[in-house]
Amino acid sequence: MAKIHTLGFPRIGKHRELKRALEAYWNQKIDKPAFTQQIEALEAQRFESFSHLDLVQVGDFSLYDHVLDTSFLFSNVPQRALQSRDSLDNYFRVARGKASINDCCAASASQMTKWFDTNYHYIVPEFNQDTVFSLNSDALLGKVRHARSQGFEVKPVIIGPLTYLYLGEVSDNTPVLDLLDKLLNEYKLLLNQLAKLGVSWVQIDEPALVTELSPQWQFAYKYAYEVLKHAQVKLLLTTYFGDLGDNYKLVCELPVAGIHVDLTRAQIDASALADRLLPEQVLSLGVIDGRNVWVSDLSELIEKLQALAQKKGDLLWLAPSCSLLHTPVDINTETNLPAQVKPWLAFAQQKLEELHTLKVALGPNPGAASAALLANKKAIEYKKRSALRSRPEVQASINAIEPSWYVRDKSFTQRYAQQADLINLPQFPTTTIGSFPQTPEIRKLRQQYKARAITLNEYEKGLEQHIAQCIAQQEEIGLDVLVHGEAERNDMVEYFASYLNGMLTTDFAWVQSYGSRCVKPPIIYGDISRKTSMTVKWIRFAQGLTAKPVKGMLTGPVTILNWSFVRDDQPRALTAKQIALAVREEVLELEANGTQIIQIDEAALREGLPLKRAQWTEYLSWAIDAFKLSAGGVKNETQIHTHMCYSQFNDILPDIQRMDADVITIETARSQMKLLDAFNDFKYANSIGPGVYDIHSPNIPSVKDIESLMKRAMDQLPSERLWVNPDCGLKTRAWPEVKSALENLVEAALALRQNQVSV
Ligand SMILES: Nc1nc2c(c(=O)[nH]1)N[C@@H](CNc1ccc(C(=O)N[C@@H](CCC(=O)N[C@@H](CCC(=O)N[C@@H](CCC(=O)O)C(=O)O)C(=O)O)C(=O)O)cc1)CN2
Ligand code: MET
Ligand SMILES: [Zn+2]
Repeated sequence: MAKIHTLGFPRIGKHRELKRALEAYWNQKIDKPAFTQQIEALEAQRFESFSHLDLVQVGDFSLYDHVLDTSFLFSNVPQRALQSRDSLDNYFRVARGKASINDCCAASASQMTKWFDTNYHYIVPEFNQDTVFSLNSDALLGKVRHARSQGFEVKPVIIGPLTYLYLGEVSDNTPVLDLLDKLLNEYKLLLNQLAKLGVSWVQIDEPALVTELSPQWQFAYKYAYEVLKHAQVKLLLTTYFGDLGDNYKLVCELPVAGIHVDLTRAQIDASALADRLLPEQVLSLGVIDGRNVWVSDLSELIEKLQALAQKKGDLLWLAPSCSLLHTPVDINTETNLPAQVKPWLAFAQQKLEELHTLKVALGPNPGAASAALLANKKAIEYKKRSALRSRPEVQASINAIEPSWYVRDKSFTQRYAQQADLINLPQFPTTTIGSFPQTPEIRKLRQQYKARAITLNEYEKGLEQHIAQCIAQQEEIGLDVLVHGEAERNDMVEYFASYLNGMLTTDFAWVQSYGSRCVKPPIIYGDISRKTSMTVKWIRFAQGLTAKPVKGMLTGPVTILNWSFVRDDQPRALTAKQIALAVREEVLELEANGTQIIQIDEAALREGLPLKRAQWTEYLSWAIDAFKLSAGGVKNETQIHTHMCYSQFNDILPDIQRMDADVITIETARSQMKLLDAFNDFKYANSIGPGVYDIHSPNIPSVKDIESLMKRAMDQLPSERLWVNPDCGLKTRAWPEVKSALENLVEAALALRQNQVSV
């Protein structure tokens, strides 16, 4: 009989217990024993969800990030963070950095970047030629022992050695694969320790196998798994997020006891794959979509899997396509979803239930699954037939799009001159990326409104006060282009979703984005159009308070798409176009209301790139078009900004150029402006605001830091096309630090203007 398991489960808890425990601990509201106790309770809650699983994963839970855990597992921790004897303290220091206290003990955080093509961020391992690895497995072994003592068949989960190396960054010129042998020694030790504890299966995650690998990397895979095959445990090698592509043959031939493939994203013929494997090898099929929230068509799956289940027996394992980290925890926490749509949805808990139904239906007593199957059939039928998905007027407006809508009237150079005449800005204009601190007061105000403790009018008056304070602060700091601060937004995507037909927002469907930070990705279920204007009244209000220009602030179509759960019945390109039209309407309404500068954030454009380069052109073609469609309608005098963070753009600069934003603000502080070399080499023609303030860290950049970063920027790009701004929005920071940092930023810009830079 087929076995069921999952590659991972959300860590945050049904009620974001992880967030609450972490933030209380960081803010010294609770001490370490209380923190540990809360975490133990959360882990116990998670285990309750695993009662039907044949193998229960251990090691997928993490206090911050599983890649960072792996770095600690092998003691690959940056020296600068090893300041405390308390390893938890050091752990959070790598993750978050630490501000200096009386000029002592500051440590910059490690870089954080996107986990493959998801909105989850991991802490980038740091390597150099002197990197040594040393196994430190106490924490993992403790968890394994604990789970085993509760009677579970435990399957430890670790990141594979090659994916770990693949995810890191080397600070010197050492080829990262030179570190492989050293690392493999520690993996061998670890696997043998696990074997000694009585573990029989270890899940070893190698999602790098769905990317295009050079022959050298392919060879490294063969080599590594030849070395690891001598361990006394069975390895389940997991791949996910896509097709194996050219690595298919390689994977089939690796000497492991089982492999897992993602059947929701890959066109893999499961029975052909089963035939390729040795009869005794386990085939784990990722049949339930771990990246989306729709119910699975279980009857269809049963039909597909029946023969294979017969043939492989308990060597067929069924699982979600990837870890369920990327889905919300439990649909039952939602109480306000429309009754028509709720039955279409399955969150992590429901996905495990779907697996159980599959297992029973494929087993000796399929009748026991018939009630669950019937309910599933109904939901699928209902979703297919529903009229909710279609809006003929949206389809008509898509058909009415003209090619000229995508392009600005004049070239950048001409627009630059026209905008300079109208918007009077100094050299090195200073600005911010949009959000200012989302203070407890703002959150409380919104919570009161949601709980109907205050009226809409009271809520909006409250927001106006926050916006007015934000404008006053910026004037005091002396910034040139102001923002309203985004107080009215719970999230830059969710807020817009609530003004769009065809999209649903939820109350509690949280998904971890990084550390304690979570998002509630909206759910796109139908054709999209703008219900009403979305931001105009706030921008008008803010502009009414100041003589300085206030930027309009919108989230772009590609980012709204990539940070939502998408409908599965039409291409993403078409959905993006629908969103682009809605954003375009808002852009034009802002312009008509006198807004001279409009920023359209495309923070998630880079993240949406397919993991295989061969598919990039197609994606970039429609994604950039969607941005251009949203922005292309304005007059030459209107300045369009865009913003992107966490992005390696080196490979896509022609596409960034094609966006033709007048100004692009990017994240460059943590990487010391490295990215600008590429902009220079490419001869990027428009204006750039390279981030000079790493907003993910509590560290406050000094005037000197900022000046020296800007100096580097000036080495690469002409001063007249440079702006001075932070890396990203300031919503996660607190006012005192934001104020100091921005004061320094303005002072640095003044010095640059007066040519008084000393560095
Ligand atoms: N969608 C998305 N993806 C993104 C980003 C982004 O901004 N949005 N930024 C990048 C980094 N990721 C981030 C993701 C989340 C947050 C973030 O700040 N999240 C907040 C939640 C934001 C939110 O929805 N806030 C709600 C408040 C919800 C809440 O917690 N309410 C409290 C009650 C209010 C209180 O007392 O605080 C509760 O339910 O208990 C609001 O403002 O209304 C958090 O985890 O704390 C920041 C960066 C990349 N990906
Ligand atoms: N305008 C947004 C902000 O400042 C952009 C954030 S990109 C993740 O928060
Ligand atoms: Zn950003």
